[in-house]
Amino acid sequence: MNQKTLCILGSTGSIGTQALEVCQAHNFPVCGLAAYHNVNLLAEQAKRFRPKKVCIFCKEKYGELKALLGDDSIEVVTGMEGLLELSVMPEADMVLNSVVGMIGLRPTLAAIEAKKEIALANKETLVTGGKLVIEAARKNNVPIYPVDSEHSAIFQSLQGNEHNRIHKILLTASGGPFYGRTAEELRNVTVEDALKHPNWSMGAKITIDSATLMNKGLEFIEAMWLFDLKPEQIEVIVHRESVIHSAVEYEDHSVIAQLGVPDMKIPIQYALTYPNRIDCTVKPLSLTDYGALSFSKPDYDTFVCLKACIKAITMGGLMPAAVNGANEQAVDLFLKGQITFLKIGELVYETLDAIPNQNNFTVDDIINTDKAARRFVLEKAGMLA
Ligand SMILES: NC(=O)C1=CN([C@@H]2O[C@H](COP(=O)(O)OP(=O)(O)OC[C@H]3O[C@@H](n4cnc5c(N)ncnc54)[C@H](OP(=O)(O)O)[C@@H]3O)[C@@H](O)[C@H]2O)C=CC1
Ligand SMILES: CC(=O)[C@@H](O)[C@H](O)COP(=O)(O)O
Ligand SMILES: [Mn+2]
Repeated sequence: MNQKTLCILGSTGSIGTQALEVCQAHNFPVCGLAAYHNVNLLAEQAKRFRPKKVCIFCKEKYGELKALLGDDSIEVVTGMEGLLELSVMPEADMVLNSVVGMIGLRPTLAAIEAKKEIALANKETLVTGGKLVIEAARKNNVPIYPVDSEHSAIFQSLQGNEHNRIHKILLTASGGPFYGRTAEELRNVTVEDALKHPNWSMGAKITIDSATLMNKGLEFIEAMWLFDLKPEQIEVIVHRESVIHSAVEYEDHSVIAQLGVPDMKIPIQYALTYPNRIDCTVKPLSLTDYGALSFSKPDYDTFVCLKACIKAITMGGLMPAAVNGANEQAVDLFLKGQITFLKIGELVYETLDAIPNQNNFTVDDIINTDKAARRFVLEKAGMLA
């Protein structure tokens, strides 16, 4: 198997650190690493993996990173220009985008234009700019390998069936820490409660998204772009154990699913080694340890973020960028203790009527919609004078 040379955006995060474990285990060369502000971990990773370039997005941290690296053998860049520079490095065969948030959109597009293979964890890229990203990938003949566990499962369930029409997708959801609760029971939940995901250990933003079911809404939109689906072709199913990572139903009503223990190293590694499957450090799945698996319908009325995302993609245009921007801002406020858990859903839903839409748009329009949605949330939350 050919070892691809990788550039990892978001190397200090949950996905990034697990991707580096995979690289270490299988000797994947790494030519670039990027983080937002965690200079200590980034410097440690750079010393271990010896990339040609590293990017620290936060400009105030540039000097500290230079000092930690000690000499000039690794080039240090910063800001969005730096992130874009890493996305198009001539040495990279593949860019793994594992930054969090829609800030990942421009680097994804730049990497596609530079004809890099894409391993995509950053779902906000497809939620906000799916149309532009998929068009660019087609035009440049660049593959996008999904890293998100559900989309990796769908991708895996499609192998050998590319010529067959998808009847529908079964998109599984854990239901998060608040499964089964009423709105009344969610009134006083804390940040600490919301950060307790039942099955996955992940970054803070996606963990809150799982608790509100926004994550499933974002994944609904992500699946539509990756697999060219209509909304009515996706059924969201709550599956508490996160063992079946999603499934494809074909025209003959056969359902093909991918199963495994909930560990992101499996989908990360498959994106890096596709079409090959190689040894993985993750423990094997024992179905008899589980005994039974459960399935139910989501509660769209209590977890309104999921409903808002489906409405946004049905409206089309810039509305997915609007709900995503509102959510990024609202989650940030929630994590800082400035709004309640239920307020996240309220604000995301209200954004649908507050932000102007248009069907033809550029990357700048997406960025402006994102800013407008964030401003709307800050105003409604009383954070602007
Ligand atoms: N964690 C998981 O299991 C899964 C995650 N995903 C998706 O993957 C993405 C990453 O999630 P996760 O790893 O949990 O998030 P984390 O918060 O754990 O990590 C985010 C990473 O992105 C970096 N980062 C943030 N902003 C920038 C920026 N402007 N420039 C460069 N680097 C930046 C952070 O750097 P720093 O450390 O310095 O802040 C960190 O390395 C998200 O889109 C998420 O939805 C999808 C499926 C599963
Ligand atoms: C691991 C992964 O892909 C996450 O997106 C996970 O799916 C979150 O779980 P739920 O959103 O289903 O709770
Ligand atoms: Mn997922």
